[in-house]
Amino acid sequence: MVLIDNYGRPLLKLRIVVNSVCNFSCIFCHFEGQSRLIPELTPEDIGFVIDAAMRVGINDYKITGGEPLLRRDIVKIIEEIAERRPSDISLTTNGYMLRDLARHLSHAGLNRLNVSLHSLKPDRYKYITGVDGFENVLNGLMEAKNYFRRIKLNVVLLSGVNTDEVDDMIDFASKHGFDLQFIELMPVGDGSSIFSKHYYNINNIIPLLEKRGKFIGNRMDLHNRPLFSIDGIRVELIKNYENPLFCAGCTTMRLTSNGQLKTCLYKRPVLDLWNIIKGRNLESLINAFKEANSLREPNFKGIGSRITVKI
Ligand SMILES: Nc1nc2c(ncn2[C@@H]2O[C@H](COP(=O)(O)OP(=O)(O)OP(=O)(O)O)[C@@H](O)[C@H]2O)c(=O)[nH]1
Ligand SMILES: C[S@@+](CC[C@H](N)C(=O)[O-])C[C@H]1O[C@@H](n2cnc3c(N)ncnc32)[C@H](O)[C@@H]1O
Ligand code: SF4
Ligand code: SF4
Repeated sequence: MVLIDNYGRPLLKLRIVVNSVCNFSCIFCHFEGQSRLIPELTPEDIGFVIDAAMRVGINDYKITGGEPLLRRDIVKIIEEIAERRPSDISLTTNGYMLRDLARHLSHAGLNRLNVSLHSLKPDRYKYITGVDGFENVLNGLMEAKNYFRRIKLNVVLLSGVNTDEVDDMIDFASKHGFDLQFIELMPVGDGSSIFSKHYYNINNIIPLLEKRGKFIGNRMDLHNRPLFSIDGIRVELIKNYENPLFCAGCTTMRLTSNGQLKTCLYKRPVLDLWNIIKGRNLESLINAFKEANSLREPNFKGIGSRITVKI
């Protein structure tokens, strides 16, 4: 069983926001569109959510935050999800604490990692993240390579800050066998206040990507993201702003750290599941997923927004 929304989009994935705190203060942080300093579900609560989510066909789980590695029980959270044997469990991190945790995350059943690395220049890195942490993250990445076959680097491109590093980023990622994604700045959270100053249309880098490698198609399981093959790695474009094609391929929903379902990064939560989760009411939780799915709607709409996405 897979839930399909009113726009023909299947619900395949869940982004689980496990906390609302962070050790960084990136100039653009959208904090997954949730409030800060809110209560957190326990690992067992999250396991219970997976029981219901699996029953409605969600098989792919992304752990994010805040900074998920700040949770002392992050390994237990992964174990709880892995126990249910979904097809994929991944985690997105700023990488600062990765060196000590990589081995434990892998042993707990995490399949792959996305690590944010917005610049290869330590000074710029500090300007963007507010932390002098470049070397730490690099060490974390090198350690993680020993345990994860699939690591993807996240780079938010910011006009006037790091757009001249696209070539260097590809070289760095290729040298280490990391995949890479270039992300367009979103006007959400702190991203709104710097949007007019730092927004950069990510389509601008397509000629460079085509020159260095080749376009290999769109990612049908998520946002129709364009994919390029360059120097042995996969480079992905996250062109999220004012892009109806991106939203037409949206196959995901967010669970906030305090147990609310958000159907879209830009919208307020549609359902509060806290009591249902704490009461371990499986049927109600399954019904809540179905109801939330019926409320899903593309944020950026175009002529093709009601076309069924092929999976
Ligand atoms: N607008 C929008 N942005 C998203 C959505 N999902 C992820 N993103 C953004 O995409 C960027 C990369 O997110 P990640 O957490 O690394 O995960 P991902 O690339 O979506 O997922 P995988 O490819 O499965 O690893 C971040 O800037 C996210 O905010 C979405 O549904 N809508
Ligand atoms: C909110 S962070 C949470 C995980 C972790 N703290 C990290 O930074 O990787 C998830 C991803 O969203 C990206 N991100 C945050 N704010 C953004 C914005 N306004 N526009 C685009 N991407 C953003 C981050 O760079 C990161 O790759
Ligand atoms: S983007 Fe990630 S690392 Fe940066 S402030 Fe937000 S949650 Fe923290
Ligand atoms: S519908 Fe919302 S959550 Fe989905 S891709 Fe569009 S902006 Fe992102």
